[in-house]
Amino acid sequence: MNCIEVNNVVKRFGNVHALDGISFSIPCGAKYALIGPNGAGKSTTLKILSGLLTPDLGEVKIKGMRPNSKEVKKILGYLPEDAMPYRTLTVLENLEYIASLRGIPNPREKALQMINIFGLQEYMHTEAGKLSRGNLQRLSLALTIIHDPEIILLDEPLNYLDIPTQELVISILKSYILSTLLVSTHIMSIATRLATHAIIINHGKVVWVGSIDDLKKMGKENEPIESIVARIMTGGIT
Ligand SMILES: Nc1ncnc2c1ncn2[C@@H]1O[C@H](COP(=O)(O)OP(=O)(O)OP(=O)(O)O)[C@@H](O)[C@H]1O
Repeated sequence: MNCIEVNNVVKRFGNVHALDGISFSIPCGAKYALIGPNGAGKSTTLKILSGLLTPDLGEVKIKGMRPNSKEVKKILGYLPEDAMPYRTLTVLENLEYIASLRGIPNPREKALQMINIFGLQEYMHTEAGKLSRGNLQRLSLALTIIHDPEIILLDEPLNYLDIPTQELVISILKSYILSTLLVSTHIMSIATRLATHAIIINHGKVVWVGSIDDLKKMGKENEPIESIVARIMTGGIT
């Protein structure tokens, strides 16, 4: 069964064709990277999948349901590119508040658990608005997955994180074995660590879909994966 279905989606902003008839599907439990250069349409795709934007044309289904339905909101976790938790609430208050809204049985306990997992103990009583960009990203990630979502959509999740924190976040995300993951990035090492499959988009269109192993096989001898992807994006491989 596919947990994510995108069929011929078009999204325009004025004269800009952000998405120009994009289609792909992701089986439940699969881990996919959404790869593309700046302005390719990655964030727009994730916003549509999370129900934040509606397509001008085409159809999007999450487990067969509309993205902005109540049922989908319960099972979906979405990290926007520049996520902003409640600035005047502390780290603990943000997590506890979202845990309560999500109907998690013991919100304080869950909030403390997420603080431990993401190494935020030192900042638990700091207001979100006063956190460094990296710690804000840790909090945003914790808020995204606090309800153990079945479908996880992440827009550039490792932005702003130092190397040890990137490793921590990768290991946390890898523990969500059963969840369906779609992670947008233009950094191939992140894609290869978090995903088994890639959807490459450019100018709002899918230009390649397949397994990352197959992507690597398309390279010439010792060719870095970045170079293979660059050739696909510029039309050198189809
Ligand atoms: N709210 C908006 N108003 C106008 N144009 C927009 C808006 N959002 C996105 N766009 C345009 O749509 C296109 C796709 O943008 P999008 O943010 O989806 O790309 P992206 O692949 O996520 O890029 P990046 O890697 O730079 O974050 C771009 O040309 C962008 O300028």
